[in-house]
Amino acid sequence: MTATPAFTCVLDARARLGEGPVWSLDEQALYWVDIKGKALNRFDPATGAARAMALPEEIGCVAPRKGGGFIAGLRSGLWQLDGEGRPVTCLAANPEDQGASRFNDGKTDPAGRYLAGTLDEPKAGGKAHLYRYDRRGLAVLAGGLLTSNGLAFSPDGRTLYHADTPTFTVRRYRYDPATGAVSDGEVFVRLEPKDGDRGRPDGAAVDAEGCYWSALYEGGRVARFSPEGVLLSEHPLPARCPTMVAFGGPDLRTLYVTTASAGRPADELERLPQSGGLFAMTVDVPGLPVPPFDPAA
Ligand SMILES: O=C1O[C@H](CS(=O)(=O)O)[C@@H](O)[C@H](O)[C@H]1O
Repeated sequence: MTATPAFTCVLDARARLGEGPVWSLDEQALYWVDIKGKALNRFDPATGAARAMALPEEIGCVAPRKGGGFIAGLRSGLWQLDGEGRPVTCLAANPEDQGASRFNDGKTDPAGRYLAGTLDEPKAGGKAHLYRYDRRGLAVLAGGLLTSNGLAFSPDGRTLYHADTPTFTVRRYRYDPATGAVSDGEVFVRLEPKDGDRGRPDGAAVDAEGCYWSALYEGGRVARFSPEGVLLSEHPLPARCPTMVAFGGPDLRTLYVTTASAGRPADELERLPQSGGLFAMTVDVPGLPVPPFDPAA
């Protein structure tokens, strides 16, 4: 197992709960969210320009939309946003108790459908779900979850990866890109909390070799797993809580990772003052392009 290269901070954003990075192939820019800061952010690596667009509620995930604007998972549901990040149309209400549930991690499938799951805030009974949204509406793909996370697809689109962060577990499913149906779920990776290391699988992305990159929340690192679930390498960063990775850049060889600062102990923030920042590193194997959400899918 190798332990290099490492991440450097490309934007000292001081986000409260940075999440949901997604590379816009059209704009060659990175969009990402600050869930607790209620903002959709844009970062242009060519110029270093950063922009924050305020939202009226928490935003957990976002994807560029074919035809313009975005699809986003807010607390109240999946929304179409305009190009300035303003909510335009509620596509599907969050069917859960919105006082205790909000949308969290999301990803488009190879056909342009949107998959997104929720977070059970009291973490009492696993009331969160993973959903699929397409022109047929909202459908449940999995339930009994605490924090739906880690969505990513294999290069052939026939395997869906999905994590439930507090259980330290990533599962994989057979996925039918023609219909968006899932089947045959099984454990892909289960991490063990040990010796004070509570690093657990958060947001993820897959590279062109089919390896699964996972941000380890409270683990201070990003891990790369082979398609068989073997740990291949670990990449530290100066923030305890990385939340999600995304490949970007003209050749998709820049791996971005968002981080959190909210709720972290004061001594940790003093030691790791870039917590909440956006980090990046160059990788050898490029990532897979993530298609935009297609409202016709
Ligand atoms: O709110 C969040 O918290 C989780 C971590 S956990 O559910 O508490 O284990 C984080 O991973 C998630 O992405 C974030 O939105």
